[in-house]
Amino acid sequence: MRSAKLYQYQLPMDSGVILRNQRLVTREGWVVELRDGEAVGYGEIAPLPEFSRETTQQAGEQAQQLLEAWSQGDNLDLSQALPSVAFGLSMAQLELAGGLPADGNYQVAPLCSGDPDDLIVRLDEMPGEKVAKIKVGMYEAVRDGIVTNMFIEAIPEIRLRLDANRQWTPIKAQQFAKYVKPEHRAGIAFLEEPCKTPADSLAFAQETGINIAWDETVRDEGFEVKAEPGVVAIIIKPTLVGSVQRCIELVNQAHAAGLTAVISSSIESSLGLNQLARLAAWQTPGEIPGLDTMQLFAAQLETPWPGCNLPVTSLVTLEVVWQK
Ligand SMILES: O=C(O)CCC(=O)C1=CC=C[C@@H](O)[C@@H]1C(=O)O
Ligand SMILES: [Mg+2]
Repeated sequence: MRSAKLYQYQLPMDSGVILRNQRLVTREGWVVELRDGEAVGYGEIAPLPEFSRETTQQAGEQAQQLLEAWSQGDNLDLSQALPSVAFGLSMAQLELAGGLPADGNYQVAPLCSGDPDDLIVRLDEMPGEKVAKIKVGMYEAVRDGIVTNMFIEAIPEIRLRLDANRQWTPIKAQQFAKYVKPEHRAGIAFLEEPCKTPADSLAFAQETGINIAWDETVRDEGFEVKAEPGVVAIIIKPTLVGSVQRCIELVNQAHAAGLTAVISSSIESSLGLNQLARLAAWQTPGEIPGLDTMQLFAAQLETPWPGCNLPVTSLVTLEVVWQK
């Protein structure tokens, strides 16, 4: 006997979370609950403003239509679904079927978008491989180069993931590279999307010897995973990419091409983030996922994130907007 519910959530964010051009004060989305007999599965559908093409409203409407059909016994057809809807519904279905292993990889790459000193402290405390992610491209390219050098000098075994989010012109990117001492370039595991176009980013990697990773490009029309000189990784943000099956297909294609695949957050609540940690442990074992986004919130949802002391909002207190 099948039943389904769609909850609406709104969670307060920490002050000062900026997404491209706007401040994110509240994170909004939907949680789907699927039941079949004793089994239950959850999924989060939360388009990210300025990153997702769909709105929260559109995602909620499509989720309801698909759930309507599912509750009447049809299979969920996610082939035409919006990415966030495909992700949330496929995750709920996977959990319902007992297909998502319980163990998660909660060892995240600490994210620095502010004071570099805070990151040094966190890295000192980090056991095992020291991986960190730094946002670049927001200030002067020269400053980014200096900060990069500083980290590599302070922690020689560091594996830095830098993220420029396509902010640089080829000249700016070159200015950055000029400031990173050649002997330090190997300390950069990869630089995500340095330039405005993939072609410029490829040229940058080949000219500077700094390895790059695709993130935005993974979501471009017609993207295919392939080995290219200077490209070492792809970043997979499931809420922006689509179903769990599509994400697994990308992971497998990356591994077949000799690339690293990194499961990363689209600022999901602790409910979705926990599922991403489980997906990462299962599909990208040994690779530290990009999930250090709990710190951006002022509250958690239903499933607490390990070590996080923020208050937890439980699902039963949320408004159920649809059920059958
Ligand atoms: O990738 C990570 O380690 C954390 C996630 C992250 O950095 C981002 C998630 C979603 C939107 C952006 O703010 C940002 C990014 O630019 O990739
Ligand atoms: Mg990015």
